[in-house]
Amino acid sequence: MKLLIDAGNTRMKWQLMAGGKVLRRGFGTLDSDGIARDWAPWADSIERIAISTVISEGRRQQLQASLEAAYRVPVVFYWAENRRGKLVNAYSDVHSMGADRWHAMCGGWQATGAGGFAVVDAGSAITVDYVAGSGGHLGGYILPGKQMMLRSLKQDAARIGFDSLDAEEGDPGASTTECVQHGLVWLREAMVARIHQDCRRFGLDRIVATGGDASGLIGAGLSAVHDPCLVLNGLAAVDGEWVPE
Ligand SMILES: Nc1ncnc2c1ncn2[C@@H]1O[C@H](COP(=O)(O)OP(=O)(O)O)[C@@H](O)[C@H]1O
Ligand SMILES: CC(C)(COP(=O)(O)O)[C@@H](O)C(=O)NCCC(=O)O
Ligand SMILES: [K+]
Repeated sequence: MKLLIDAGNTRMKWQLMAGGKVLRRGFGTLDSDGIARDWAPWADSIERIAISTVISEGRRQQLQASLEAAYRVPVVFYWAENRRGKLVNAYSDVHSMGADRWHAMCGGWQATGAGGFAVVDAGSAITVDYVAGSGGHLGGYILPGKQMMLRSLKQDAARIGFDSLDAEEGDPGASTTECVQHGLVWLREAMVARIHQDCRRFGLDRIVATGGDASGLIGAGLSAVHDPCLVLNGLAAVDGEWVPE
């Protein structure tokens, strides 16, 4: 049995696989004990651990040390690559690309087979990547994620105080809370329209969305397939156990 981990800046997503099948999956924060307990019942059967991560090198080393100490099995980290099969990275310095972006593209490529596609990963940060039908990565975008935007407005401006509000409308606001929360909706709608426009421009016929805020984007009209496990699926492909679900 294999344990796959996608350790992002906010949450750790994991799945247990055997014989190409997903047996269990879950998520949690990186430093909570609960996450380890989630897969503890299968601990003795884990033969290998594969990881895609964007956490700091210090936290990565801690994670590696604690997993190696607890499981005494190979712990393999996978990073962005120049290419994998026909999928070719647009970055000249691929080591600077977040592993999650590359593995999300690998997952998208495996899932869609032929045809160009866009990957939208709405996590701590939002990333958008475009891949042509030939497998050529056309490049992408990195934007602040929803919580990051709210946090920076609160922290970096002395007089912006606001409450949470489940805003669905992007109408002009008439209070600080409305201006901020409607502003997020407005921005999200603009982003969705821009992604659709880019997909038409580049001839991409599919959008795959992942990340904790993916459903919000789909709710705002993003015509995407939601795959919360896109990075893990790509990681599974790279680690050689890909089976379409
Ligand atoms: N239960 C949850 N716990 C944490 N974040 C959540 C949860 N549900 C939705 N979110 C949203 O998802 C974002 C994190 O998404 P995720 O894809 O896990 O990020 P990352 O890959 O950066 O760790 C948070 O910023 C938050 O807006
Ligand atoms: C952009 C990211 C922070 C997104 O990670 P996340 O917010 O999902 O945890 C991550 O992919 C990253 O650290 N990238 C490095 C810079 C780059 O991809 O060019
Ligand atoms: K991510």
